[in-house]
Amino acid sequence: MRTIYLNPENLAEWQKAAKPTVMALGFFDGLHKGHQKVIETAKKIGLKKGLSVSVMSFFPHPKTVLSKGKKQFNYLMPLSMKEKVLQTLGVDTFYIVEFDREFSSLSPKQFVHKYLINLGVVHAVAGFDYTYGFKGEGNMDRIRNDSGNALEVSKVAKVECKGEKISSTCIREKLLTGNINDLPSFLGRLYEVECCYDGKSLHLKPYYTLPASGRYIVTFHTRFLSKEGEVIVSEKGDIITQSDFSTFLRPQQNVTITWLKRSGEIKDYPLYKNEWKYSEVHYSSL
Ligand SMILES: Cc1cc2nc3c(=O)[nH]c(=O)nc-3n(C[C@H](O)[C@H](O)[C@H](O)COP(=O)(O)O)c2cc1C
Ligand SMILES: Nc1ncnc2c1ncn2[C@@H]1O[C@H](COP(=O)(O)OP(=O)(O)OP(=O)(O)O)[C@@H](O)[C@H]1O
Repeated sequence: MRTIYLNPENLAEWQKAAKPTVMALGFFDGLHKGHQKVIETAKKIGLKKGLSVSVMSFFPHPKTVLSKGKKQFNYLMPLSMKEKVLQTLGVDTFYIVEFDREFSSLSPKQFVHKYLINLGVVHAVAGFDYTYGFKGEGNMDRIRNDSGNALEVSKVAKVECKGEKISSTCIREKLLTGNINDLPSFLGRLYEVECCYDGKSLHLKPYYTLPASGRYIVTFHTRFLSKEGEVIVSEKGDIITQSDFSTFLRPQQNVTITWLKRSGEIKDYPLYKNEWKYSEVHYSSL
């Protein structure tokens, strides 16, 4: 998969290089089951039509730009992780458009012509609630018309879990209330974050969200090893383990944490033993 960072300066160059493609559209934070359905739909159409599959997303999130940085935004994953997951979904090209005020003021028609038709898009795929263009005025019922009938369009129906629309927003809410046991059925996988070990503690990398303060059973993954254990997320957002990492991690090493289940409240902290708690439970059923 190739990743292309698009901005007004390099757009013409990429337009010249463009080949016919099926494109999935949206921000796609977390790449949950709803997003996966959109991308799988694009993939199926690509296979049927013998065309490559692209995804177009933005960065930063429109809310942060349009609130002039006043709104705090809890990203579920950085672009590097989005890239990794999109690759596993079989996407050929990942376009990341720099979202700024100038881009946000493109009319729906301008966006469709400049960023879709002129980039080789012949078939656009998005969910039932996808919006685009100034003030988000474009939607799936007018996109074909906005393209002057140049685009084929597929609208993906709502994917739900337990009667609720699966959304990045509801996943953020579940994390922020510590309700991580529900996450796999919304994400289709365990939630993971990347950290760096400084020789003493673990530091969360940017553009991830930590679950609410509490105790959690997790798996730590380095490039070659995985280990189950328990962490405490403090009120301040520190990730506390009382484990001896000296044989497992070296300073400055990256570690990925996958969140398996909530195991208690912070007030249970004094009961925490000063040793690894290897779990006997098999978590693959989560
Ligand atoms: C060209 C363009 C202009 C946009 N302008 C605005 C805007 O003025 N205000 C806004 O809230 N969102 C704006 N958006 C964001 C969209 O409404 C929408 O959130 C984004 O395309 C991601 O879609 P999704 O949230 O369905 O994934 C714009 C999007 C595009 C592509
Ligand atoms: N549950 C869902 N079912 C079907 N399509 C979805 C679903 N959730 C998102 N999509 C589609 O996936 C693309 C990316 O959507 P978007 O990034 O807005 O996700 P979201 O989960 O709705 O995010 P947020 O909660 O921040 O609004 C869009 O085309 C959108 O319509």
